Amino acid sequence: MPKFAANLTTMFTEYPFLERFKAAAQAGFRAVEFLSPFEYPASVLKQELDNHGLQLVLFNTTVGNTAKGEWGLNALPGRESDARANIDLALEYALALNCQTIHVMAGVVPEGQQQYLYEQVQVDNVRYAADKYAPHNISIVLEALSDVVKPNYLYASQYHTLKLVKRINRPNVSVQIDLFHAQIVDGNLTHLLQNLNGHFGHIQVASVPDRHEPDDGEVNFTYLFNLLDQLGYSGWIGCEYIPKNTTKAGLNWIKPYL
Ligand SMILES: O=C(O)C(=O)[C@H](O)CO
Ligand SMILES: [Mg+2]
Repeated sequence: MPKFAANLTTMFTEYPFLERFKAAAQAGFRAVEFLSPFEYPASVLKQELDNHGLQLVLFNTTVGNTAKGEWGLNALPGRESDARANIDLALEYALALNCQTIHVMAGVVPEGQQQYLYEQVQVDNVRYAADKYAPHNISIVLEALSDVVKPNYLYASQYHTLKLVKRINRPNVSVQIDLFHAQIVDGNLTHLLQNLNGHFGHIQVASVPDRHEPDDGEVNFTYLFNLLDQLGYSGWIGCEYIPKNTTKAGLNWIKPYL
């Protein structure tokens, strides 16, 4: 039976961020994920999680300065000390929030720059993070982002991400498959999940092409949820979608699973 986490960055946006925890719990979720905890003291977030009986299953390292086009610092040559300070800060938050998986963001490769240099920096920084997180049983996931959401992100294909995960070669580093991006970039999702089985540690879902509830569009998610069960995937599936109408009105699809 698949386990779903509400993504509080994209769902329940009818409410201010700190009120989304209660809304998710009232809708029946027992777990949540979100993009970034760093805007709040960890104690404030912990209180929301505890008050509503929620488990935090994923957050990301910092995106950096979005006004300057940054979307992750860990692959950026010359930014290693900022990246590692953020990796350290993410560990503090993960320990305080009892979160066992962190998405270590890579970054955007500006036009004309050498991809391989950015990959080497990402490999080095993720190895640093993996070795630092391992004694705390904290895992790292790396997520490919399609050009639709983030042009020139270090990796768009799941197979490219897998190659880097293998090169990083740490037992606590795996792929995060966002099936929205995966359908757009790689397609052939059944074979993708079969090929990557054992190499992914987190899944996210949204309909394609509109990024709404996973009960519409070109992908048959019921089939994929069954496939994930058959493959023995026991991790979380994050609902990183933008509700078509209100969040609550769009939750019929999840009722059999909650
Ligand atoms: O954009 C996505 O799909 C994500 O999951 C990230 O959290 C950030 O890019
Ligand atoms: Mg995603």
